[in-house]
Amino acid sequence: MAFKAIGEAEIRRQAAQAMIDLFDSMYEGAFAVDTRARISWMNDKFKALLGWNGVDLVEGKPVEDVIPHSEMRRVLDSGRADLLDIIDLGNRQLTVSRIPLRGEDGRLLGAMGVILFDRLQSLKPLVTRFQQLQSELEITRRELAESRRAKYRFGSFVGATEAVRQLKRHARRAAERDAAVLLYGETGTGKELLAHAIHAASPRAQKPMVRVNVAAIPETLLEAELFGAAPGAYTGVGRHGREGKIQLADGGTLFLDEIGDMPPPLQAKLLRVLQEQEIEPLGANRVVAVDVRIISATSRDLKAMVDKGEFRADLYYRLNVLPITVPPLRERPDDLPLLCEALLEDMAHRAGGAPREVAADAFPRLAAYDWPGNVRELRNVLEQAAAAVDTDVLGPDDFDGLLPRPRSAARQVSAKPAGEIRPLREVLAEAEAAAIRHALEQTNGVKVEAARRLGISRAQFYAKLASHSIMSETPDRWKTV
Ligand SMILES: Nc1ncnc2c1ncn2[C@@H]1O[C@H](COP(=O)(O)OP(=O)(O)OP(=O)(O)O)[C@@H](O)[C@H]1O
Repeated sequence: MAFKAIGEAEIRRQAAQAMIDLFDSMYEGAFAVDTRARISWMNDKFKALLGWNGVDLVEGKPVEDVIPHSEMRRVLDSGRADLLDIIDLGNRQLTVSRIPLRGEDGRLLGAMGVILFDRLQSLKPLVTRFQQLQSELEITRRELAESRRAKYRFGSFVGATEAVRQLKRHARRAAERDAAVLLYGETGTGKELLAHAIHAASPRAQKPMVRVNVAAIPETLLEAELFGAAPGAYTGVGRHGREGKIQLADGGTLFLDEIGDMPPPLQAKLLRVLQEQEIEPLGANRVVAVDVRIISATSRDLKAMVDKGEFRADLYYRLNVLPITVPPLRERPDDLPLLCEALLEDMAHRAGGAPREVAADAFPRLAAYDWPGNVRELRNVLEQAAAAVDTDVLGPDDFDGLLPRPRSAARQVSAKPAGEIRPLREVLAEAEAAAIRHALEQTNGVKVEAARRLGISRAQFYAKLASHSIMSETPDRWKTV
């Protein structure tokens, strides 16, 4: 009753005093900053806690010079208090409150920081939970770093044709240098795979490889995704801001897929990364130094885009220092057997069970198709064919319905016999001998491989070599492997 009688104003005054007394008895350290985040006062206990030398004045110094990574500036900017936070100081953890200080007219005068406990016993449950979360975070970070390491090496890029050998030679050379690489190639040709392999073979291999698919991210989100955002730059950015992918790739490689889709304003910002090795996060008035190597990829004709004014010429020249073209699958049909084998093995490895095979007589069927989706499409077709039949070996008919009929008459015409009519036996024998010579050439004379790719046994292969007298044609031409 008596309490009620003293009125609300008095209760508030008493409550405020009680809070101040409680604070006084609890706090272990305190300091205040002015509106420019310079220390205006600090008690001796906190100075001792910080290990301050007692000679230099802390007063007047920017708060971050005295308390590394201090969050006071954010409290000043937002005008909002942090009632409870846990900070790391050296190897200790402290519980802190940050409170903005205002004059009677409500104007911001500065802010106060209070260290409530330097031994966190009284907050044990909270601290235990915090430490648990921190160690979980650490594990997740490590896993993330691991997943950001390159997934593929040059050995993962399957192919033995001259076109692929040359491609790998170029890519290996590019890996040794630190210049920007631009990968050209149709969709599904393995550009991303190569980017990973280049990174894995480069001196940056131990650092992250971060990929951004420019075409897959809406233009409005792309800037923050790439360059990061300062706290409060837009709704949804946490109080620590958001790190952009460029910063995540610091020390390592940034892989920009579909670079041709980069909107013009961001092209200018990206140019700055290449020229100055620095970024400006969205909404921040500061720049951050970064050290990234850029590998970009495109399925579009970037040079034509430059000529049409759709892509900045200066950026194009910075990205195109080491251009590498990845050939489409239809230009290297001789890689089909190796690719099918590798893809079917990989599928079996993932799904369990023995790998399927593609029958030798199915390859002409596969080679006759254009493969606009390249190796990715080949993988899909093999997956569908394997799912549809139970047999271990996939024959030509198993691809019916999955592939359109052969793309043009051209290939058929080339197989069409010309000139006089000769006995079928003779024509077939000639075709067989030609196929064997071709197989030996393509496998550099490695007979086991030639037999495998022709889809016949070694014994059959040797018998055919003998019957066509191929070994005696050019002594030492073919190795006896
Ligand atoms: N030479 C190759 N050897 C083995 N696998 C390959 C090869 N080329 C491509 N692949 C596989 O094909 C799929 C597509 O490859 P990748 O994503 O690297 O192509 P891309 O050119 O980057 O395609 P996009 O332009 O559509 O992004 C992946 O599963 C990849 O592992």
